[in-house]
Amino acid sequence: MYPVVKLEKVTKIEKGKTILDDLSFEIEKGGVTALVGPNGAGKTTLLSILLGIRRPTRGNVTVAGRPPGHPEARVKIGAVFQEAPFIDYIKVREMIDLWRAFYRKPLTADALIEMAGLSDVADQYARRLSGGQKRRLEFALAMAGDPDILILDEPTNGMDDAAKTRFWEIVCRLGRSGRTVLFTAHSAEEAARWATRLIVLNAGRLVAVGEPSA
Ligand SMILES: Nc1ncnc2c1ncn2[C@@H]1O[C@H](COP(=O)(O)OP(=O)(O)OP(=O)(O)O)[C@@H](O)[C@H]1O
Repeated sequence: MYPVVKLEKVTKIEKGKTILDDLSFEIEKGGVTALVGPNGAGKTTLLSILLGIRRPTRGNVTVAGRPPGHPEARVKIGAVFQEAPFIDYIKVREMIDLWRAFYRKPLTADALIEMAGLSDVADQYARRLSGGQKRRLEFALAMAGDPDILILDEPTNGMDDAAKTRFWEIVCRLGRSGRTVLFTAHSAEEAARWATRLIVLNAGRLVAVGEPSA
């Protein structure tokens, strides 16, 4: 059994600036892992590397036992990135159906709408959603392919407290069901409350890895 995510001595240098500095860690299957750190710590850069959008300058990365971006890795990953594109003249349910069409074994549109708490707005135009509703639509899109690995970049930005709690309860259930969830957060408090494991970054360096209690 291989780790779901494995980094060995990963460094990313951009225009002479070291953004990620010699990072090594592994994430085992299942559970909810938070990547925590202040602005500029390198969290989004690290997620981009895991998704195969950017490449490390040095070091080795595998996701689901494959190099990032490999088709066999990509079909297993669902991702929520900050500011997903919203097509202007498309409704929530149509957007979800469009995303489902990319996958071999998608979840049903009804299941995704229910999971993301979008039943009331399923027939509205996506561009009219509130900030918190947009985050939930992004979550539904990330779940469209029933992914083994869920990657969420600051997924609760713009949600009110009730929506946050509901969202994290769903994410934790996914983590307990054997999916591997990795999310980024500024707030160590929010991360420690919901994650089973924390990875703390500062200025591109690994500060700590472990259970929130530690
Ligand atoms: N393409 C790039 N060229 C140069 N510098 C970059 C590039 N992308 C990111 N950076 C720098 O790398 C650092 C890390 O950025 P990153 O977005 O990964 O941090 P972050 O931890 O996600 O921050 P935030 O919490 O603000 O989203 C920042 O100082 C940023 O300015």
